[in-house]
Amino acid sequence: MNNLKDILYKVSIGQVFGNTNIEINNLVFDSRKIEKDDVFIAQKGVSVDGHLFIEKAISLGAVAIICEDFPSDTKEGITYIQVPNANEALAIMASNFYENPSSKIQLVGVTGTNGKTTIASLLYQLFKKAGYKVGLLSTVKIMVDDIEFKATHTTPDSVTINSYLDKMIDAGVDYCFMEVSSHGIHQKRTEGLKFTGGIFTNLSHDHLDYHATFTEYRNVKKQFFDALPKSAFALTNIDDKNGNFMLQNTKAKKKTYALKTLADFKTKILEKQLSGTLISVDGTEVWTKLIGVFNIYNLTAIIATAELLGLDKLEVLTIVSELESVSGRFEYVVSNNGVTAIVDYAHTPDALKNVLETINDIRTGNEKVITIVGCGGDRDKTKRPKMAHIASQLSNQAIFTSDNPRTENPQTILDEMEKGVSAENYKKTLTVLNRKQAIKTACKFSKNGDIILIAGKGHENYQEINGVRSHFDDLEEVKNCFN
Ligand SMILES: CC(=O)N[C@H]1[C@@H](OP(=O)(O)OP(=O)(O)OC[C@H]2O[C@@H](n3ccc(=O)[nH]c3=O)[C@H](O)[C@@H]2O)O[C@H](CO)[C@@H](O)[C@@H]1O[C@H](C)C(=O)N[C@@H](C)C(=O)N[C@H](CCC(=O)O)C(=O)O
Ligand SMILES: Nc1ncnc2c1ncn2[C@@H]1O[C@H](COP(=O)(O)OP(=O)(O)OP(=O)(O)O)[C@@H](O)[C@H]1O
Ligand SMILES: N[C@H](CCC[C@H](N)C(=O)O)C(=O)O
Ligand SMILES: [Mg+2]
Repeated sequence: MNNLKDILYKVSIGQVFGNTNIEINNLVFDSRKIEKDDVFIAQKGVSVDGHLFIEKAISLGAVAIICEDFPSDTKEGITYIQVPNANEALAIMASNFYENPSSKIQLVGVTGTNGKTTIASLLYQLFKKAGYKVGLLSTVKIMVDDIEFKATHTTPDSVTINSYLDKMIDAGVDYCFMEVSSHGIHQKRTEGLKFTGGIFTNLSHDHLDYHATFTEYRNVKKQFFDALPKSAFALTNIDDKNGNFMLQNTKAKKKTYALKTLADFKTKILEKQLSGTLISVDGTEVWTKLIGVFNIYNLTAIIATAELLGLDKLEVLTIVSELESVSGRFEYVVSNNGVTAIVDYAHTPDALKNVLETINDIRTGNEKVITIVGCGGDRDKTKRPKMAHIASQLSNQAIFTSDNPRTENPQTILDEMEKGVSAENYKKTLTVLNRKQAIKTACKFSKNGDIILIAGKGHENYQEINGVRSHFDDLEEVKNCFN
């Protein structure tokens, strides 16, 4: 769709200057990327106000401006449209521009603090194995059926989302599974999308740098369910303290899953091993390669979703036993001398606690558990002491190191982590600023039977220091040490 007037359908509009009956080239919110005949959308960002770049956008060829505040001088021949919320306007325009691709596909969104990538990726795998064409928008990668694209965000901006959904329609995709982050909801990246279903995983401490309080973070997550249509399903983890709250005001069909509480979809754990877990679903026993109670929650959500989308229950359970774990989520290698190294994306206190409890659950008792962990720079600082406490409390040895210090001083991050270590655990901790050295140190300390957990970076293949990303891969590093 190229006519601006059509693209503005359903956008809440204030004042208009100029002609809206014009053909446009593209929707662009970054002045540096403007081309001839584009519409520039001025967003009030976290670090800068996009309204400052309106003139720049016009000089590069923008023919229309979407803004919250009119500039003091308007230019002849340019269309100015004032909107109450530019992020929301952008999202609705993006849907219109690509002819509402979300209404032509079965789109399911996954939200919650942890487990989004795992659930979305495993649903992608499951539906592929069931013979469908499938799409995926995740932290790790974007898939348009078999074609892979690089992901830059967990939930991309609304233009990017709709452009990929459009590609999926062209490729004949039936189902798309996407992660819905709290930043995404708050910045209206998913506004205007038509969801067939929504899944809530859990809520725990994260992103309190961005959201002022935990309550605000929780309310933002709830907005996703508030916006679901009546035709959709809203599936929630009822064992989570906030599971019920999320569905309080939704119009969608409410469905629940659980391991403990009475629920529409319930799974029981029968046996835990390092190679997998035996579960029982409505009396049917299923073996899965996934490890950890948290992953059985993820799996229960997946089984429930597949059923809610109409797949045959027996077929679903058969495929579940074939699902492979997601890259960087509890991925492990064993050295020639019997040391196990686990790479996991645990970057929140709750995730780290779950992974370490899982390891402690399956260990035999005599071996050492060594945890290597850091905390990201320019991110929630209050996570730092908590994660250090958990690592030192639940391991025999904790090595604190760098994890994407970004623009912060890496030593300062380590100092803030150390503040969370209690006096009795202090002797179990060590700080090694350089992540490569930290991994080497753990390998040197370990012997047959020991378990090394390398937490926080999972699938990431870079270390970001001072805005520069250099190649770094935890799994690659530990394999090198093992050889
Ligand atoms: C904190 C945050 O969410 N930032 C996002 C936000 O950027 P921002 O608000 O800082 O933008 P800004 O730099 O202030 O600029 C404001 C506006 O001016 C425009 N601009 C800016 C400069 C210029 O010369 N010309 C111009 O037009 C920008 O394009 C923007 O529209 O809007 C940008 C455009 O959509 C996003 O790329 C950017 O994501 C940054 C890179 C980011 O790191 N985001 C993370 C925190 C994030 O979103 N994470 C969540 C997952 C978290 C999780 O669950 O673990 C995610 O969904 O990925
Ligand atoms: N259901 C769960 N409950 C608690 N922790 C989990 C759960 N699923 C996964 N985890 C832990 O959280 C880590 C991240 O998992 P995953 O990537 O699936 O989460 P995410 O919600 O996509 O995270 P992000 O916000 O970074 O996109 C995993 O490596 C694991 O340690
Ligand atoms: N989506 C999360 C990922 C954190 C991963 C961790 N390795 C870090 O860099 O802090 C974020 O951007 O906050
Ligand atoms: Mg994710």
